[in-house]
Amino acid sequence: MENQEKEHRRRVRYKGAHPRNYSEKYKELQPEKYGDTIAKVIQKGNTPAGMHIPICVNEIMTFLNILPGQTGLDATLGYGGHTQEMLMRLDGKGHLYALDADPIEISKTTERLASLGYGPDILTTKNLNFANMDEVTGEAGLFDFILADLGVSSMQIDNPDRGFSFKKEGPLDLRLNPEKGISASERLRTITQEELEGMLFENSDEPYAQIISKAIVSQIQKGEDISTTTKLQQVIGDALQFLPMDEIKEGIKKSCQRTFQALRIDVNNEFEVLFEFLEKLPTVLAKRGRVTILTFHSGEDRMVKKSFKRLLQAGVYSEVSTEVIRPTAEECNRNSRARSAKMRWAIKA
Ligand SMILES: C[S@@+](CC[C@H](N)C(=O)[O-])C[C@H]1O[C@@H](n2cnc3c(N)ncnc32)[C@H](O)[C@@H]1O
Repeated sequence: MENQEKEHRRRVRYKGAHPRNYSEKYKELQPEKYGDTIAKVIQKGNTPAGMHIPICVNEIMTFLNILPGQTGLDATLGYGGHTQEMLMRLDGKGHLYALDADPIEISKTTERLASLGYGPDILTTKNLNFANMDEVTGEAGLFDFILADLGVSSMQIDNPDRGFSFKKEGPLDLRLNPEKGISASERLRTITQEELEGMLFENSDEPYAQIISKAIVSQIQKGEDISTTTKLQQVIGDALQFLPMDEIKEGIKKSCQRTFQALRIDVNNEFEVLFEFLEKLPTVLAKRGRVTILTFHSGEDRMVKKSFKRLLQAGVYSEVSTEVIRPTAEECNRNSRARSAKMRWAIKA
């Protein structure tokens, strides 16, 4: 009987070849175990799963000129790459506050930084939208330096459960905080074609805004639920079949990227919260305090540029960047996600 049982025992499936989920799929998610794999992934110009490579570190740190004993704010903690650089420069003196709207990633990063020795004595992390950063000044006082590295992190993009990328099947969610507001698929359920067309045009300059919005709304009116990333990709792909053969693949990819970006901006109210952040900046910065902002699309950059210029003319800032600062070609080769980054800065009068 014992022998028979042994013969019928099923072979254990190899997890690497048949991962059941995202966290099983990538060795990179266990950096302590697979350091070599991570180094190889970075060398190839890719971002290891579960990590985010910070952008324009030298440019940001040179401008912020952080001194031990200062108080700073990283408005967008993410994986904590910039935070870590700031903490190194504080050298155990002063305090850094770091915010993130994402309750899932913030706890992982807080834990990771604590394991590196950056605990609550030097670093306070808060699951808070940066539009509400003034809530922190009660305990922190005014900030000597502030960084906002806008958009989403590689961890959020790469995790199919968050729905940020059309490259992987997942729920069409796109919220930074999945506990607040409505998902992108819920948003699409009741939107009119005109509103969607306006959203695609305003948020990401989509050239086929009319065609794509018509296709999406007509699918929903037929009773189809666009509730996954790949379903939305398919609807966009079907709508753009008229593109010339030699352009179709790239054309669909670009339109998918822009449509996902437009929806992400919408469900997270990204323009509204950036506007509030820019308006509140002078009230939370100390005299001669420095702020720098990294943006990733023209809509964001325009807002930052206009705000800095207006507040310079009003005498609120003593100096602002006159030209946009871009990552070096070497950095863009090393990290493709740096390619669209633009940095601007301002100094409070
Ligand atoms: C590009 S990543 C930041 C990466 C980070 N600098 C690093 O080195 O890992 C942007 C982060 O900002 C967060 N974020 C975006 N908008 C936000 C907002 N309005 N308030 C707070 N956090 C926000 C996102 O959840 C994401 O974690």
